[in-house]
Amino acid sequence: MPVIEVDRLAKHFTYYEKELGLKNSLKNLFRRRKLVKEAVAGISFAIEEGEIVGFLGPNGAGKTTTLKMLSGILFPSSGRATVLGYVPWERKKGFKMQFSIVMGQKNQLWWDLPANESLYLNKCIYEIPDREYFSILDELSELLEVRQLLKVQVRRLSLGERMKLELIAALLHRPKVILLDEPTIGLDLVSQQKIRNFLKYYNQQMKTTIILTSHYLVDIEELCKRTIVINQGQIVYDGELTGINGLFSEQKIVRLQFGEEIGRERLAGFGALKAFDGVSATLAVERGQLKKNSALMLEHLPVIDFNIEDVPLEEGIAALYQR
Ligand SMILES: Nc1ncnc2c1ncn2[C@@H]1O[C@H](COP(=O)(O)OP(=O)(O)OP(=O)(O)O)[C@@H](O)[C@H]1O
Repeated sequence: MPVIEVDRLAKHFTYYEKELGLKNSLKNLFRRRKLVKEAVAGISFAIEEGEIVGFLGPNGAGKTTTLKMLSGILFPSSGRATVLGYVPWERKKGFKMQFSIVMGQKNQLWWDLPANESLYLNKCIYEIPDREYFSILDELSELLEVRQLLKVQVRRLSLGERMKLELIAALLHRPKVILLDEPTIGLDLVSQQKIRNFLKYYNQQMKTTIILTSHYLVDIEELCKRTIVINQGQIVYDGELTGINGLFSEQKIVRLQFGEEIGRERLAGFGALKAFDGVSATLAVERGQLKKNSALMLEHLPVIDFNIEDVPLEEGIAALYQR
């Protein structure tokens, strides 16, 4: 049975247009223009126990709004969802005790206190017995290499150090479901990799169900077998990340290196020219034309190196976003 079930979940926000200046503010008291934003437009999906699912989409696509509904922070406008059998926005204790959310842009740790004080507060909130608490804290701080940082005031920590401690705060009560909203945002490459390694290991060990949003493709590539792409509040793709290229499989990318400089006109008719500098060229060639055009290019051009590749994943995703 799926751990997360979402059925035609939708959320629209209603707000009023505000104009600048005192005169307009007074005018707005009597006549206000109402605006409606359909942030999530009736999405459905199911996630099984232990899955790590990537949630990908351009800015404003509706990812955070979906995660907020699944964590019970927001009420939906319509539709249904259950997480571990609970309706999130009913905020039942049984749900809260088994669930966690980490938002890369928000802190749960107290800014002016050392992290271990906030962690101890979570221990009390989640009613974690002493022995279990110290053993989990020991294990997580060892894995994330932050043992020596537990007594440092949070405001003195770097972004990456703080994120590791935020993760510990979210995992202390051994949640069965974790929602991670951009956990690697703003981190350097090494810190990003460390967080990814930790999440991979943790998911394998604990079989925790995870939804992860990130604008860094590498996070999704490394961690998620399945990716849900959301655009303008709707699901536009649900499957393996690499399958996105399949949507654009009518074309292949041909990279050519020439032994001598050639004119651009000699490439006309072989495909769409994507890059050219006289001695090398990149073309997008229709799959149906690939064999014939490759033979012609090799015959008529001074080719010294020839490569055929799939359309880059980033391009496939960008095309999906623009649909
Ligand atoms: N409280 C709100 N009132 C009005 N509109 C809102 C509110 N919260 C979100 N929105 C709008 O809903 C849409 C979806 O926002 P959401 O934060 O879910 O996007 P996102 O996919 O998480 O984007 P990003 O990648 O930029 O974080 C956006 O257009 C946003 O402006």
